[in-house]
Amino acid sequence: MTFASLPDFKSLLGAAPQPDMDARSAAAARNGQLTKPQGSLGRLEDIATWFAGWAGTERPRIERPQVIIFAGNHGVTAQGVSAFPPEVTVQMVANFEHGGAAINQLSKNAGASMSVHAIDLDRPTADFTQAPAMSEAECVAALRVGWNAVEAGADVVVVGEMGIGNTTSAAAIAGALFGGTPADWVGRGTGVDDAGLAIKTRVVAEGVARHGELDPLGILCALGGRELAAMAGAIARARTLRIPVILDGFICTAAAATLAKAVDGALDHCVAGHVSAEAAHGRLLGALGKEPILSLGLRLGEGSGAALALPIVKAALACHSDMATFAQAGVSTG
Ligand SMILES: O=C(O)c1ccc[n+]([C@@H]2O[C@H](COP(=O)([O-])O)[C@@H](O)[C@H]2O)c1
Ligand SMILES: Cc1cc2nc[nH]c2cc1C
Repeated sequence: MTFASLPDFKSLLGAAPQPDMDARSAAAARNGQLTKPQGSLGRLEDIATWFAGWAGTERPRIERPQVIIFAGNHGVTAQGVSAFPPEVTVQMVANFEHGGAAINQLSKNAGASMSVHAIDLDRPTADFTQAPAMSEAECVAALRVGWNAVEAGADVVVVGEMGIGNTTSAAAIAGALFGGTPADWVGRGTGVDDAGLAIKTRVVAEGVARHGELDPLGILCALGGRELAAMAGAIARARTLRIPVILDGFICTAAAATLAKAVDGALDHCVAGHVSAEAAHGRLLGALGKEPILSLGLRLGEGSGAALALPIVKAALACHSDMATFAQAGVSTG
């Protein structure tokens, strides 16, 4: 099963299965019988019931979590929108491959496999103030990298990214999809100064003015980057396989948002792992109706916030699937 065009991709996403409502109802009933006051595990209870529907079983477990990191380079960096030079993208990919980045430690901490996909780093996207960042063919190729990266046997997926300049891309996508002013969506990213922030705001305004009328997947092509398209492809593939996804920060969520705008319910299998310190991330999660699990002031990307939320999701399933019921434990009900 694959796709050769954006309409094909959208059709596959639109045809993705719904969660197993019987498994979800059975999980909700089980949750009501576990040895705790009703609702006392708070959000963990919702997470477990939600997960059960996607996993298709009343008592789901996480045994094969998969972290997938995508990297891409952005032509728009020539405008001076990042605090770091674009060569950091390839340098950080080497760091991921040698096990030296934060995401290596966080994946290990969560018991997850981790893979890195560097996509055409020697061929940055076009500067989106001048032309579409990617042609449809380039965008489809990147979507396919993400689609093919998801292991069918994974029981939960984390997608993350590395790409100097990509908060500018994410801000432009968010502005094009949800409106508002460029300032609503622009932040300091890796730490630009006031002059850099002013450039970034202008660049986002120009990008939205030039490409903002496109449809959601057209916006992904014209304002996104290869790592954003790959994240969208992986999230879509997980949706077709009914594998739950933990979303990461602002860039990951902006990529995901293009799917939500293209197809209703496309992100129903996604939970927001955290809210980033990039202020626009909270705004974007609000627009998508997603409540973050963690709020730790992270602004790293590379899947870090989602990988940190993974042990929380695991804990929710451990309680849900392995606790005794009132009847089993001989505990009196209230
Ligand atoms: O995930 C986030 O919310 C996040 C917020 C700020 C920065 N980042 C990371 O920093 C890089 C983009 O920042 P910038 O300033 O180059 O646009 C990219 O590699 C992201 O992984 C990530
Ligand atoms: C060093 C560095 C590490 C990163 N990881 C994700 N984005 C990043 C940006 C920089 C600059």
